[in-house]
Amino acid sequence: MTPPIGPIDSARTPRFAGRDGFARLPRLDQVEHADIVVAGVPFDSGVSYRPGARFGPNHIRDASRLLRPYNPALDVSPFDIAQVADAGDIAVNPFNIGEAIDTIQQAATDLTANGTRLVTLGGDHTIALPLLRAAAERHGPVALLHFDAHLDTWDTYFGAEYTHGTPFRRAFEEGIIDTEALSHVGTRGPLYGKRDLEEDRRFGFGIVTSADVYRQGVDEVAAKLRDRIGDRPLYISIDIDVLDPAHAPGTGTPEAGGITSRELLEILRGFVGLNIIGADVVEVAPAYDHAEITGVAAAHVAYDLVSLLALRTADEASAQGPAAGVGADRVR
Ligand SMILES: N=C(N)NCCCC(=O)O
Ligand SMILES: [Zn+2]
Ligand SMILES: [Zn+2]
Repeated sequence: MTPPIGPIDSARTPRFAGRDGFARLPRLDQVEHADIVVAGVPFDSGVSYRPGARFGPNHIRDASRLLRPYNPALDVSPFDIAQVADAGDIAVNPFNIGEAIDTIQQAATDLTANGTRLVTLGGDHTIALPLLRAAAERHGPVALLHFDAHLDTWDTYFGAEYTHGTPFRRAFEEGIIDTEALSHVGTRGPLYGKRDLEEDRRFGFGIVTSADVYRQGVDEVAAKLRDRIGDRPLYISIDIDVLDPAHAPGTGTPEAGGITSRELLEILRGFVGLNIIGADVVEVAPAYDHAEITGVAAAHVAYDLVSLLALRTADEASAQGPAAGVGADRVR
């Protein structure tokens, strides 16, 4: 008699990994090919303050159940024009940040091997570094749009180089981001000193503060960012704490005076036509959430990112002609 199949081994796969279906999409193993995959990274061993973002991916998936297939703001049905699937969670070692970073980089490389575009649900912001490494392996140094209350270009915390406050400094040092096209959007709040800003500028970042978004408005901000990026391969990293705590209380390092979820979504919608190659939504920590406010915001942000990627995928497919067209090799 074959032995019964037991529960998942919690010593190999952390018990906070698993469970299916962003936007009730099929799992990756249920489709022959995916143009876009959504994957979770339940990792928060890089945080400086409140922990809990390891539970972010499934919270966002839970909150994504109400998403509908047509996106009127972009006039697109993303799941009709591209095969989108949920790849589940990348199971990472919560006790070894270096190993976790390597695991994430390898998984991202594997998931994008055939030109598939990846939207990652975090997890804390540490995960942006291996995701950028994987993106740069494929595309060379990438343009970066970083939505966040924080700069995340600090050097170390308690001597640690790999944390959620340091990924973009490491990315600069590694030469994997294009210093001609780096922008933070939504920054605000107290810093450790003026030097934080001086160093950040030296790395090549431009800053659109939360107050700039308020004063200039979303259309002007999106237009300026579009100009700076041009047709470069673009990675978009969204720390949910870019939103005001009123719009995203469920996060680890909240700062007052943030942008609204409407402003964030409207800025993103201004990026149609950009060469977006990947994106993440990080720092959702459900223990501090109420009524799924943060989960719903993150789910909608991820949905608009998927919509933008789907539009880009369809554009590229139609430029290649009908034989390579979206849907040509798909079982539905
Ligand atoms: N990436 C996020 N969410 N926060 C970074 C905050 C780093 C600090 O505690 O100074
Ligand atoms: Zn942040
Ligand atoms: Zn961050």
